[in-house]
This record gives sequence, structure tokens and C-alpha cells, in this order.
Amino acid sequence: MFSFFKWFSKDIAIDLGTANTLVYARGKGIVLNEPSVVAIDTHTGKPVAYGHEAKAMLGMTPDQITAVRPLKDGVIADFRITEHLLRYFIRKACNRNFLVRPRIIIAVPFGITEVEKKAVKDSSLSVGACEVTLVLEPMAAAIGAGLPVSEPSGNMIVDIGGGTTEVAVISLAGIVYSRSIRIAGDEMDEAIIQYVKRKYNLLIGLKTAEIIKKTIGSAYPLESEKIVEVRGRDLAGGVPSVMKVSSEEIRDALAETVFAIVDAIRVTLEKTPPELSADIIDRGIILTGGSSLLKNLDYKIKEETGLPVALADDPLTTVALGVGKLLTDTDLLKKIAVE
Ligand SMILES: Nc1ncnc2c1ncn2[C@@H]1O[C@H](COP(=O)(O)OP(=O)(O)OP(=O)(O)O)[C@@H](O)[C@H]1O
Repeated sequence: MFSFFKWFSKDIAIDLGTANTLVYARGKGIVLNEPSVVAIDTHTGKPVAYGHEAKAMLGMTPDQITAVRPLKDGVIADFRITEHLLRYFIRKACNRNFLVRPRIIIAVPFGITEVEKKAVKDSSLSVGACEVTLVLEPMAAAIGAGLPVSEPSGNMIVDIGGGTTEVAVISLAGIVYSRSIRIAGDEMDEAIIQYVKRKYNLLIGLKTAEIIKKTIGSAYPLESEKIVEVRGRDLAGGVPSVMKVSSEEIRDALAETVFAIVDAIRVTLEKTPPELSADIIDRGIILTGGSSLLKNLDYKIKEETGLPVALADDPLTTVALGVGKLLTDTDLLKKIAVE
């Protein structure tokens, strides 16, 4: 029978991340890439801005508006606002055409609960999807990084995002072992805020901390160390103040977080079946996720594990490319879809 909806349907794949959400449209590639942030009017409870526009409001909003990230530590902290966010992304990807009912594949964190799975599915269906399939982020990341996930060989992928670090060993289209810790980029930003507060009595915002991390943050000594000016509020005098902070200091601030990430990798290696370990010795570890871009983190992991370590081509888009590939590989999608 001729299906009206099928005829109009426009398949999309979504990487629903703690920090960023990306949408991949079939035949087009990545069409949206925006922060997972919603600005809410606290009087009416209604959203007033999404994505880039809402992120620009973080820490700068008047009392009546609050900018929130509905996903925290890799899980859904606020279902209602997550639904608003999904609606925004799905509608925008479909050019706000209400007749379009896409088939959607969504990458979700490995540690997602049954209730959260249902919430993501229900939200997507309620905003117009005709079918929703969930896949796990580490698997999508491995596919996006071009690893031979269906082969009987061990592949290790480490996805270091905003809220979570997920370490997974994949073989025969299954996750053989995975470890997920709620420590990643957000924790690094928080560590920088605490360090600057403790050492300089200077209060800085999350956005400033993230900029410091991206410009001079590192996990291992840099060839040439750097210094940046940091602006914030002096906690003693209560006035705006400027301080100079070095890359060595920021490395100190990040040391604990980096240690936790390395430790998660080490524990996963210890739990990996020996046959697959042998493959990992040959193939090494693939890093992905935005926080894998922390300077010299690959080098640090290589030194600590003694294994070859490589960064995926574009760590911020690997998961989206992986779910995007699944739009046209239904056989693989069937094997890896989560119930
Ligand atoms: N050059 C960089 N150096 C260090 N960190 C970076 C860099 N670029 C981006 N990041 C960090 O990467 C994180 C976002 O990564 P990504 O978009 O992969 O996360 P996500 O998929 O939204 O999160 P999750 O996987 O936890 O759900 C942020 O914490 C951001 O600050």
C-alpha cells in the first residue's frame, strides 16, 4: 500500500550528548551541531532559546531566565527539558515541516537506564518520529571511527565527552566489556574553577574555565608552556580582577581527572579476555569525544598503558558519523540496536 508518511519520511540520526547534540541527515551528513542547552523562562516554565543561543546565556541570564543542560553526567537529569531539546533538533533538521515523520536513530550513553531509554523514545515519538531506534554511544563511536566492529577481533574505543568517559572493547558487533565513569570535560572545567579559587581567591565562570582548558589545558608537559590572563571576581574584595595562570598550573588542576580516565582504561584492559587483549596490543586504543582533544592526553595514555594510541579523525563528530552510517546499514543496525 502507498504510504503517505513513508513517502515524506526523511531519516535522521542523533548524537544526544551531554555537552553537544549533533544531527545527521540521510544523504546530507551532519546538518546540526549545537550545545545541548535550553534557556527557560522561570515564570512561565517555557523554553525561550535553544542550542548556541541558549549556551551564550549560560551564567549571564537575568533572574527570569535560566539556561540549563538537561543531560548531566551522561544521563537525563530533566526529562521535560530533554523533550524540548529533542523537539527543537528534530523540527529544525526537518526544516520545521510538520508533515515529515522521520525514522530516527539515537545514540545514547552506555549507562542509560530503562526509564531513560523509554523517555528518549517517547519524547522522539511525541515530536513526530515514526520509528525510533537506540544504539549505544561506544558502538556508534567505533563505527564512526571506522573500526571493523563486526569482525571477531578486539577493538578498544575510549569516548571522552562532556559528562562521561566510556571505555569499550568491541568484537563481533557486540560490546564485550565497557566501563563508564561520570568524569570527563565538565569535571575538568570544575577542577579549573576550584583550582583558581583556591590558589588565587578568584571566582571564574564555567565558560571561562572551558576556554582556559581548551587553550592551555594539557595532560602531559607541553613543548612550550604557556600563560594566559584569567578574568573573574576577586573573592576578598568582591571586585573584577585579572590574574595570570600557567599551563603547568592547569595541568596540576586537571591531574586528578586525567588519572581517573587513565584508570578506567587500565581497569578495562585488565577485564578484557586475553584473545582480544592480543588484538588491542596490535591495533591500539582509539580516542574520541571532545575531551580527547585535551593537549597531550593521547601521549599520557600511551605512556601509562604502553599501548599505541590514536585520535579519531574528528573526535567531536565521530558518534554522529557512526549513527549516520547506520541509516544506510540496516543489517548492522539490527545487530546492535538496544531493546
Ligand atoms: N580542544 C579541546 N580541548 C579540550 N577539551 C575540549 C576541546 N574541544 C572540546 N572539548 C571538550 O569536549 C567536551 C564535549 O565533547 P563531546 O561533544 O564529545 O561531548 P558529548 O558527546 O556532548 O558528551 P557525552 O559523551 O558525555 O554525552 C566539552 O567538555 C568540551 O569542553
